Amino acid sequence: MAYAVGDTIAARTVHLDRESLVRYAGASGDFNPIHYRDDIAASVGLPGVLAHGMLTMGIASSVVVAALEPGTRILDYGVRFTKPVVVDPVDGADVHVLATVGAVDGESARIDLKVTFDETTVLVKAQLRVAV
Ligand SMILES: CC(=O)OP(=O)(O)O
Repeated sequence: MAYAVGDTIAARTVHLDRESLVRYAGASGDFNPIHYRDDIAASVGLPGVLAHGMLTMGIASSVVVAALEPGTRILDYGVRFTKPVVVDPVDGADVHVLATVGAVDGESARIDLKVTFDETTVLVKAQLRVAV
C-alpha cells in the first residue's frame, strides 16, 4: 500500500450504546459502574455514563486496521485522552474517526487520527505508525 502525506486512510462513524459498554466490560474485565450505571456516574459528578477509554482507543485503531492491507505491521500506537465519550441511555453515542497520513519515511508511515464525539475531540496526539 502506498502512503502519501494528506491521504485519507479511513473515515467512519462508530455507534456505541449501553450494550457496547457492557460487552466491553465483560471482555476487558473493567466493571467500574461509571461505565453502565447512570446513578453512580452522577454520584461522582460525571455528566453521564462514560465509554471506557480503552474502548474508544480500540475503536479508533480498528477503523484504521480495517482499511490497511492484511498483514500490515503496526509499529506503535498512542493517544492522549482529553474528553470522555458520554453514552446516552437512549441515543447512545457516535464516535467519528478520521485517519489521514501525517508523515512518511523510508520505513514507516504515521497515521494521524482525529477522533470526535459530539463535535469535540476526545483523543489528541492519536497516532499509529505502520511499516511501509
Ligand atoms: C473514561 C474512563 O474512565 O475510562 P477507563 O475506565 O477506561 O479509564
